[in-house]
Amino acid sequence: MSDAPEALVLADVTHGYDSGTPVVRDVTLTLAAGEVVCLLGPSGCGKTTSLRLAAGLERPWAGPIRMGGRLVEGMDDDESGVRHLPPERRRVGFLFQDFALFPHLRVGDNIAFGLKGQPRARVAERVGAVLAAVGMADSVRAWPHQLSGGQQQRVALARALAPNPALLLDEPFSGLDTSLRRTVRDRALRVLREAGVAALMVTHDPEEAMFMADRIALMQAGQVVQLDTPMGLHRHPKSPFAVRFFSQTNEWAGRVRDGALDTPLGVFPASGLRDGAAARLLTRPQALVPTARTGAADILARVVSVRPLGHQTILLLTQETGAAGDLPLVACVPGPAPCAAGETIALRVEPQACFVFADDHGGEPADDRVPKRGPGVRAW
Ligand SMILES: Nc1ncnc2c1ncn2[C@@H]1O[C@H](COP(=O)(O)OP(=O)(O)OP(=O)(O)O)[C@@H](O)[C@H]1O
Repeated sequence: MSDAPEALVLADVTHGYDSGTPVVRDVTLTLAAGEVVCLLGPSGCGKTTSLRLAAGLERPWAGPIRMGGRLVEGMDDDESGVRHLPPERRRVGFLFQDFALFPHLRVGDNIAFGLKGQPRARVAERVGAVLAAVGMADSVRAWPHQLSGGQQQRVALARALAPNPALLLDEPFSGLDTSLRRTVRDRALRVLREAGVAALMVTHDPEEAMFMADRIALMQAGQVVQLDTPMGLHRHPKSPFAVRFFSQTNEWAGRVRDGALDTPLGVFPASGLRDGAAARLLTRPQALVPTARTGAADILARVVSVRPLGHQTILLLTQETGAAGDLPLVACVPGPAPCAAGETIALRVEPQACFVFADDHGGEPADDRVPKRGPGVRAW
């Protein structure tokens, strides 16, 4: 373990705007030096506000903030007063969607802007180093308008990196088209890793968070509802929200009997839930795997439609469930379609992509990710 102080600490930070209702509640986050943490969640859940609080662009109602071991927001340790360091004194870089470079400054001068007050030779060395890190070493004398969007993005990243041990990024790649976005994102991640810079990044794109983050802080209605590694979130989601946010789901609501939930997709352990409790099964589309076998555990479903996406195929299915009627299902298989519309196929259910939760919906916000109650697929 490194002895370096934590790059950023938010401790029970709460903040709101004019309405008097908090939009960020008790957010606690600690970023180690060199760690990339993504704030992920639906629109309006408080991601940008959390970032603005860390930046010093907003003053929190409660909760201290520390950077590199320094108190930048909150009551001094000796309780002698309240501290608020302005953004420019926090030694933190910002990279926002609108990454505008200064059009009247050459690339090198754009980067040197944040290094004012340092010896000229040191500035030149740092400018060269960060430009090399983003693969733009040859552009030091170029004007911003001579660069493509992706190149400008890279210079903006270098500019944000130059003076700082930590970075705050707000949807930094969302203005780029898909293929450019992927390239710039790959490169940015490599640069962050090589520079050992801690980064707190806002995104609403689950795939981007899974790709970029060492840890993901999943936010819902102003709170961090799960803070985990990408794999931890994938394997052990703690709520229906944490499953639904990452993919479509097949769902079934029922009551726990003998410690399990009996559904048309099988019987699933309902650990921690008492008998008679309302419970909900959620499965990811990948949990339903077409199989050649027709064992007793397999389920039969009719293929309604096939949607090829290139690297994977979405299958829309219906399962006859007798009294409960037809149950719509969604499956996702790698590669091309293994079947055609109209066929009846057998499906095996992968238990590790199936999750049972209490069906109380406590605290679920009224957003479009909340499904209708009852059985069936959501997110169509
Ligand atoms: N300056 C402001 N004044 C008043 N309310 C605000 C202000 N900024 C944000 N809000 C409100 O605070 C809540 C959280 O907003 P925030 O921008 O932090 O969410 P977000 O998760 O970043 O959303 P998005 O993904 O849409 O950018 C929202 O309800 C928003 O309307």
